[in-house]
Amino acid sequence: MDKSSTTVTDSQRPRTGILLTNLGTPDAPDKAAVKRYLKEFLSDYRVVDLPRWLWIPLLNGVILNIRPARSAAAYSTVWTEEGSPLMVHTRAQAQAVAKIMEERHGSEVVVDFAMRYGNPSIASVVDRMLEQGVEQLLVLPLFPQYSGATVASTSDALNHYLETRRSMPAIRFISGYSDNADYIAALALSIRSYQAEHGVPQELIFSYHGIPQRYCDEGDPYEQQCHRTTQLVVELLGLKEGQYRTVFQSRFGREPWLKPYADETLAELPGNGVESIQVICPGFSADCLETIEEMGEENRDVFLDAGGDKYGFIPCLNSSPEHIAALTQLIDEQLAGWVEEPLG
Ligand SMILES: C=CC1=C(C)c2cc3[nH]c(cc4nc(cc5[nH]c(cc1n2)c(C)c5CCC(=O)O)C(CCC(=O)O)=C4C)c(C)c3C=C
Ligand SMILES: [Fe+2]
Ligand SMILES: [Fe+2]
Repeated sequence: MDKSSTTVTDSQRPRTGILLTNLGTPDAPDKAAVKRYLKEFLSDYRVVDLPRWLWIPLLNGVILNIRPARSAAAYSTVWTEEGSPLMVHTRAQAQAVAKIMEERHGSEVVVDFAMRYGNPSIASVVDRMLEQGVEQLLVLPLFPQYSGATVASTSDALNHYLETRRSMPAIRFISGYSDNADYIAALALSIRSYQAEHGVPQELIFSYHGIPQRYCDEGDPYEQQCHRTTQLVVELLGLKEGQYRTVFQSRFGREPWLKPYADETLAELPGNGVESIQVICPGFSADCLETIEEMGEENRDVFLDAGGDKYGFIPCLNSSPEHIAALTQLIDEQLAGWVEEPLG
């Protein structure tokens, strides 16, 4: 029999795993859990690249003795009955993606989620997927704009786990999607829906998590990708210069980070005649401490205390149907040749 004419049946076809990942969050909003989480996170050289002889004593001797209590207090203001918002939203995203993937591809595709730091760890989830017979693995870190601190670090964690195995699956890895048309359209739609209910502000503020300026000077394309996302969204909305701006939030440590800083900008805007703003955080695929507490509360107070009048916070895309449609489309494009064409 001519081997080239044999067809691959469903049971012979290797199973494909789709792994959604996000940053990770503490297991509980208390000092001990936050300390454990911050220790793992801030020990990552991709996140803080100071020489180890300098950073590790500073981290263990100073930062991990001060920051956990402060961060735990902030986490307790956003914690829900189901847990940390980042975990709740990421789980819901994975469930929504799994439902659509099952409708399209049946049981040959397995969907799960993991966190770069904390639980569920990338190692534990990939291990379980391999036990389930996954031989092809597509990883989608839910960071639309590439940075070494997030996307490359996720790849490091995956590779670190794979180093422990004799046999590894085929891997595909999505390193950002800052200009993906469906993602941009989902952002534009979420802004339009919010404004249909709350009105149009003087300025729309695009706030992205910062990173040290030096990382960009050394080749990290993150800053350009953030500006590209803003540009594409404002083009779709038809906004003009002066009706929007991009800022960077969540600064950490003493060296210069990407500018303009969110808090400083919001403190200056009322003095420059901008009294009504809305803030969106397109770099966060799910609401979390940094969006709900920092941009939704802390920086709201900064703006209002400086004389601002109206401050609106537009939620992240979370598991909105448009976001899930964008993610599943992105995934399907990457599955070419790995799975059968969609069922039905
Ligand atoms: C120390 C340096 C940090 C870099 C570099 C950094 C980059 C970075 N982070 C995100 C996304 C998130 N960060 C979150 C929390 C958070 N980030 C840092 C520090 C750096 N981040 C700290 C110390 C914390 C913990 C909270 C605190 O103590 O203030 C979160 C939220 C997690 C949650 O549990 O809700 C996200 C998401 C990106 C996208 C990024 C670089 C592009
Ligand atoms: Fe961060
Ligand atoms: Fe923060």
